[in-house]
Amino acid sequence: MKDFLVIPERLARIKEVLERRQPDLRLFLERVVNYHNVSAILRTADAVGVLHVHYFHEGELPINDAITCGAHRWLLLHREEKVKEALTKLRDQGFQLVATGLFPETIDFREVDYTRPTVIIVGHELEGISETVRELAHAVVKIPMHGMVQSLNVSVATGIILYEAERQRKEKGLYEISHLSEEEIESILEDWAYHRVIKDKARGRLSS
Ligand SMILES: C[S@@+](CC[C@H](N)C(=O)[O-])C[C@H]1O[C@@H](n2cnc3c(N)ncnc32)[C@H](O)[C@@H]1O
Repeated sequence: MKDFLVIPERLARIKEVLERRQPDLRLFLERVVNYHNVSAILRTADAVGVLHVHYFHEGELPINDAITCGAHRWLLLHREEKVKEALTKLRDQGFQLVATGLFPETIDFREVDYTRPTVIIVGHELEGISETVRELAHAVVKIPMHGMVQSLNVSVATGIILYEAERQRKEKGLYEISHLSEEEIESILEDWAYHRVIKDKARGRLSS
């Protein structure tokens, strides 16, 4: 085993968090452009135990450290070049694709079984999800709106749906078992508690 570059208590804490991660509950950000929104989404994703976040975005994902409180550093972020190809691949791997929006075909977000392997797809702040996503999705879900305004802020909507997923998964005991193999945990730890620390030190940044 590698000599990790963080104190044993820190290592134990990272391991504990990894053991509760839900690799089969994923997020897909389709052109979410505002850094406040992206950062708030990533912070909630970490809190709920999401591990993989896929995103389609021109250039780097806009992340603000102060807003994420470093949460993005404990996620695996996957930049996708093509929405259709990326989602088709996930669908072929057995994920149900749950898109979000306010269309006639939408169902209430609480009707979905989020204990199944699931990708939750959220869209652009003004335009929402694309037609491509809408066509590929197994379901499009909506959070009921009872006020004057038609939609929620995307980070708020993501948080509400993620916590419904958390409720269902907790009820089924899915936070009590590790979903990652020992090898997967070792490999992530090697990256987070070794390579990253070296990179951070080289940049003059203390590892968090
Ligand atoms: C501000 S909304 C976009 C509004 C856009 N006019 C539309 O029709 O989708 C940005 C994103 O937030 C999410 N969202 C906002 N309100 C929602 C709601 N009530 N139900 C489900 N998703 C919602 C969706 O992911 C949406 O793509």
